[in-house]
This record gives sequence, structure tokens and C-alpha cells, in this order.
Amino acid sequence: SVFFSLTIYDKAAQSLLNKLIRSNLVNTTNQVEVLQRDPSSPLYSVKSFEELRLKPQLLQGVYALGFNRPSKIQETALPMMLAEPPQNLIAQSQSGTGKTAAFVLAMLSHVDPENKWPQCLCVSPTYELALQTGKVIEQMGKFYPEVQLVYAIRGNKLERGTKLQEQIVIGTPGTVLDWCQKLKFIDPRKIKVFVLDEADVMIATQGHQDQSIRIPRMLPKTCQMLLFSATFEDTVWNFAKRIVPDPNIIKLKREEETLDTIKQYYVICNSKEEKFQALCNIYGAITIAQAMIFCHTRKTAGWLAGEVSREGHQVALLSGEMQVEQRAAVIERFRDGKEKVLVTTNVCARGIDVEQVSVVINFDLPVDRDGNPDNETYLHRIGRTGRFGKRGLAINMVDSRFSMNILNRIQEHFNKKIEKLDTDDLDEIEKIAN
Ligand SMILES: Nc1ncnc2c1ncn2[C@@H]1O[C@H](COP(=O)(O)OP(=O)(O)OP(=O)(O)O)[C@@H](O)[C@H]1O
Repeated sequence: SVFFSLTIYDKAAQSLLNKLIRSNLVNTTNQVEVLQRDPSSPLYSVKSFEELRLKPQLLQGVYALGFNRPSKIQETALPMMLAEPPQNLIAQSQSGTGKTAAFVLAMLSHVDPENKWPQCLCVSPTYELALQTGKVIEQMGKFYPEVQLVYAIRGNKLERGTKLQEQIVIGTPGTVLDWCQKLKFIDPRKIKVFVLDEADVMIATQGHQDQSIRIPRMLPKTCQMLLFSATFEDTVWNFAKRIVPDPNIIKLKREEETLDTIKQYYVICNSKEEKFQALCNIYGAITIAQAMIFCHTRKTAGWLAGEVSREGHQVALLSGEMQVEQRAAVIERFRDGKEKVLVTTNVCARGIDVEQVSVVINFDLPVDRDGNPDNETYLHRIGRTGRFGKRGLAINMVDSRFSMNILNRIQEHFNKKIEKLDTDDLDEIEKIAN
């Protein structure tokens, strides 16, 4: 249905965007939670890639990528995945914590380059995400050219009767299923490692979910099953258990965001023009390194970006009709400081992290579809994790009784006072910067 395809598009696009704009590993101080299938077996964790006894060609690939040491999740996930006999794993951690790199290394370690047939199968929810993972395989396997990769994605048409020689197959569930079952390009009984990536995105469409469950049924009992997800609701968990028998489980909690280090203000205005004027007054009074401004609609965002630009500020606009790559390019430029103001809509920026922003302006307050305060979005927009606990400033524009009511409810929800700010009083604005 339209609803589901929108959901998957949204989630998959978000995930791809985060991958494209990420220049660093997301670090977290949270401990990994490990649930072992056999609690009596010792739990290994490694602090260096050498300890893993990787093939020299792979270690070279790892270092060429600039990885010095395993990430938090890799410390425990890699020894489990590389153990003999191989163990099954369900792993959950937020995007950017090193899951892809981990399972790519596991796949590359388990293939026998002498054998010219598919041995590892990896499924991703979309064409673009499959290509992205493929790139990581190619980079990490750069010094291991005997191992070859093929994409099982729509558009990649092979002749009937083809028997694939590549050791690794990466693709989307529908095509992978066809290649195993109908077209028989792959002999599923010879697969040693099966990876299901982005399980939470995958289950957003029923079709994908069904296909993803049918693939593992064709694989041998001895095949290593690995499943990854950025989030872990019950639906993901139930799906994961149907795919991965006797799993080890690794979870890495996301760091909690708080409003503790944020100064919050609101400004009363009567129209969008007045809100824009208030914004100009704030810019006139304090130095703002970089700001993100959130609007409710694309139309307002477009209008505001035009006005801000006329004031002589370099402004970036992130809008819903843009292609994912275009959006990534905008965020990348902003992240690199090429623009100082980013105007965006709520929907567009959901789930995207730009850490260095010190000022957030809610040109419109976040509300959900029913017109209730969207507290979660509010927190995510302006909140900070303990570790990035730099002080921040949030300014909310109120332009009606309705939005005043939303503001009051947000205030009550977090039990944190939002102070009133008079933007006609320069001295008062200057004070908030200190
Ligand atoms: N051990 C490491 N040391 C340094 N950088 C790493 C390490 N592992 C991964 N990275 C880099 O960190 C970024 C995130 O890693 P990766 O894509 O594997 O995370 P992920 O959890 O799979 O996130 P996503 O779900 O968004 O893909 C990538 O740019 C990757 O190259």
C-alpha cells in the first residue's frame, strides 16, 4: 500500500542519509549488553584488530579504511562472528556504530576464495542501501581481489542458466529470492553466512518481511545467521527470532538526550513576518555560529530561506521534494560549515544528526498529526547527550493561542521552564548568549 511504501521509503532514505553524511564513528559511553546463547562459554572481547587473527589482506583493508581499533559493538560482535564454529547473532545499535563494517569483515573472513560459487548472502531493504554496503565490501576487500562480489538487485539481468562464480552476493530480498529459487543462479545450500541488514527498515513492508523469511528456509542448518537493526521494538524482535535460531544477542543502548544543558526561550509574535523580524533581531544581537531552523511546512521553509538569504546570510534549505543524494549534499555542506543557517521542515530532518549546531530555532513548534505536542521531536531537535553536553540555546516562536498551548504542554511534559524573551530589547537578547 501507499502507506507502507512511504514508510519504507522514509526509513530507508533516513538510514541512507545518515550513512552518506557520516564522517565519523558514533561513539557512545554506554556499555554493550550481551546475552549469550551458552552463558557458560567465555565471552571474548577484543581491543585490537590484531587479536582477531584476520587474514593479512583483510587487516590491510581495515587499516587502509583508517580504522585503528574496533568500535564498541565490534569489540564483542567480531569475536562471536569469527568464532569456530560460527555463532548466530542478533545485534542492535544506532546507526553509525560500526555494524556494517563488522558483518562485512565477517563475510570476507568466512569465504574460501578458491571456491567459485556464492558463499555469503547479504540482504538489504533497498537498492541504494545494498549499493552502499557493497561499497564497504569493495573497500575492505581491496587487497583481497580473489574474492568477488555481485549485486542481486533489480536491473541486474543475467542470462538464464548462469551459475554465479562470485563468493559474495548482496541484494534486495525479492531479487535474492528469485536468484535462489526461480532462476537458480545461486545454490542456497552452499551458503555459509547469511546477513540480514536493517531489519527495522525491512519489516516496514510486509512483502519484504515475507521474502526475508523465505530465504533462510532454503539455507543449510549450519549456515551462520546474522541480523542487524538500528532499533529494537517488539516487532523487530519477533521478526529476528523467526530468522535467527539460537542467537547471541548484543545491544548497545543509545545515549539519552536531555534538556539539562539547554537554555530554552520563547518569543511571542503575531505572524510569520513578525517571527522573521524577531529572528533578525536575535541575529543582530548575538553571534550565532550555526543555527538550524525548523518550519512546519515546505512552503514556510522555502519562504523563510528566501528572506534569510535576502538579509545576506548564507542559507541552506532542506526540503521534502529533494532526492536523497541532494539532501545528503545539503547536509554535508552545512556540516562542513559552508552555510551557517539550515532551514528545514520537521519531516525532512527527522532522525538526522548534526552535532555541532549550538542554536535551534523552532519557527513552528513540533506537533504530531493530531495537533498534539510532539515531545519526542522537540527533545531530539534540541536535546543533547551527556557526552556532547555543550551548552545550547533553543528559541521557540509562538504565534497563536494554539502554539502557546503547545508550548505550555511541552514545558509541563519536560518539567523545564521555557523563559519568555522580548526580542525588541537588545540588552535582553544579549544576556541569553552568556
Ligand atoms: N573500527 C572503526 N574505526 C573507525 N571507524 C570505523 C570503524 N568501524 C566503522 N567505522 C566507520 O564509522 C562509520 C559507521 O560505520 P558503519 O557504517 O559500519 O556503522 P553502522 O552501525 O552500520 O551504521 P549504519 O547502520 O548507518 O550503516 C563508517 O564511516 C565506517 O567507515
